Amino acid sequence: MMPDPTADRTEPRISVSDVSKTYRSRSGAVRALSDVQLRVEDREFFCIVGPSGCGKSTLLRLLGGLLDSDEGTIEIRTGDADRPTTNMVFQEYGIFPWKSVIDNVAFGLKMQGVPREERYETARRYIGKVDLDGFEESYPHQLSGGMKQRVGIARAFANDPEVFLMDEPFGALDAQTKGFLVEELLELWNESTKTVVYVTHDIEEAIRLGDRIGVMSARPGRIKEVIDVDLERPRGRTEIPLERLDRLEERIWSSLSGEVERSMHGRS
Ligand SMILES: Nc1ncnc2c1ncn2[C@@H]1O[C@H](COP(=O)(O)OP(=O)(O)OP(=O)(O)O)[C@@H](O)[C@H]1O
Repeated sequence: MMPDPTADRTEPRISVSDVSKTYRSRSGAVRALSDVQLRVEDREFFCIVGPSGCGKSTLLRLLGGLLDSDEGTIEIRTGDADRPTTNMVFQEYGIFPWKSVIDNVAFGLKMQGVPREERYETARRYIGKVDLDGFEESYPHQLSGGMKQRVGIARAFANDPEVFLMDEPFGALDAQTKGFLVEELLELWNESTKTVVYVTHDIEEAIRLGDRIGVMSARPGRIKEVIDVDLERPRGRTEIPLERLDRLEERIWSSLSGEVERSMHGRS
């Protein structure tokens, strides 16, 4: 009998099969995703890159249960019934302007019914991890963009979801702040080894963060190819040999560039 090649594999954390999504409005229909197949392993850091408008956010929202697909199935394996399955971090921070930093970070825990003292203790711990000590009582309007994003990250980690969905969380930030936050995110991920699905436009960022990178096609998007990032961690600028970084960048760009062109010429 032929050996079953899947027999030894552990179950994936996320399985997406044949998923399609079309937005319908008065002005017409937009087919955002078509026939998406994706498998993300437990504790994996999976990055998604793709041309603008190819359906990356749509896919993430489907994974987060914020949207329903038209066709196909999405399965997210859940372990602990007491923990939220997914948690999203968006580019536009998603924090409440009328709540203080500590109340923003503790918000999800409050929703889960965690007692006040315990949720504040957890919130303080994560506020410390993202270097916002002393800002517990500040309000979002008193913080810079990078600080607001750190509040969002602290909140997501404090919620302790099994899967972390990040939609270009550092897209609006300057390169220095972004580099710093990427390091902080990696540190937190290392400590907690959550499963992360991370959408970015930035190939170098995807290489620094991802165990694997899924390249999406022009709209209607699908996962065109998955590329292994065969680099040891940590992957700071001084740690990754430049020629290996270049080779990976070229490899990803060669898969992506045709899609970007197709998407810019509206031939998708
Ligand atoms: N609510 C909506 N109603 C109608 N069309 C939508 C809606 N949301 C997204 N779309 C369309 O679906 C397509 C995919 O959008 P989506 O935001 O998922 O792409 P994206 O890859 O995340 O884009 P970007 O990289 O520019 O952020 C786009 O053509 C977009 O205009």
